[in-house]
Amino acid sequence: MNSPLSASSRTPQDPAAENLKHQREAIAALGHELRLLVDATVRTEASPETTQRLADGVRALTGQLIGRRRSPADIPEVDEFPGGVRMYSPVTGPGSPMAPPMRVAPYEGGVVGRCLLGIAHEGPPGYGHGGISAMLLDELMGWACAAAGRPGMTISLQTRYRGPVPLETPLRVRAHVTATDDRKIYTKGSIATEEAPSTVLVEADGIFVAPDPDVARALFPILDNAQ
Ligand SMILES: CCCCC/C=C\C/C=C\C/C=C\C/C=C\CCCC(=O)SCCNC(=O)CCNC(=O)[C@H](O)C(C)(C)COP(=O)(O)OP(=O)(O)OC[C@H]1O[C@@H](n2cnc3c(N)ncnc32)[C@H](O)[C@@H]1OP(=O)(O)O
Repeated sequence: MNSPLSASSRTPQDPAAENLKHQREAIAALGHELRLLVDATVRTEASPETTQRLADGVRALTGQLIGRRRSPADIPEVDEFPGGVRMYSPVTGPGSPMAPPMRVAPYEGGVVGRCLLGIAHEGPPGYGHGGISAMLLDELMGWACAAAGRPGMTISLQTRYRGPVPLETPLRVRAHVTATDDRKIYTKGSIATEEAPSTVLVEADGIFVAPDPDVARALFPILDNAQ
């Protein structure tokens, strides 16, 4: 489920579509390698000398990426907004070393996200950080809003932690819209393992608001440029 809001009208033969695919594949490949690096970094028991040498090597690599850079308000050319592909999302972004990354698909009137958490996402030893669980749920409930045609921003997120979320275990995150009231969108979400999907480990209630159009244009100038 790449884009809950807009299907691309480009055909696979379209050079622009081919170029976009190529760019996204390269970004995902770098993201994948960086996630392996992050995992290796938080697991390593290497000597201080080795660790220092690696820090120097990574600094040299970072130097190669510093050229033309986007500022926080810019939407990457490889993204779709609002709703859709976010290559650098900290939850779903295949290009983000922070992201598990979660893969999202439609599911029973809502959406389901599948991912594994690693040691980099650890809270209590061996289990996921509660803030990471909240982040997964917040994101997926946002996707549920977008998939229902009502993209919005979180104004309230309530999480209940019923059981610890195991690391390196396939997870199933679910979210759906329960009601709407004018610009407010009410959602529910949950996290379970793939193995025991009916044993809810974390559950959440989220309220989202579709911003007033003037507020949305002020917050996201790209909406003006797109017209
Ligand atoms: C067309 C643009 C759509 C923009 C969507 C943006 C992102 C979605 C993009 C992609 C979706 C796809 C995937 C999901 C991705 C990510 C999910 C993560 C989501 C987040 O990570 S998001 C970051 C954290 N989130 C914030 O950073 C919001 C801070 N917030 C604000 O920026 C404003 O709040 C805003 C702009 C939301 C609304 O502003 P506004 O001016 O349009 O609306 P207003 O203030 O009038 O509120 C309307 C009614 O909500 C009530 N209300 C407001 N706040 C409340 C609260 N806290 N508690 C209880 N009720 C509240 C009011 O009381 C009124 O209720 P009533 O009408 O009954 O009086």
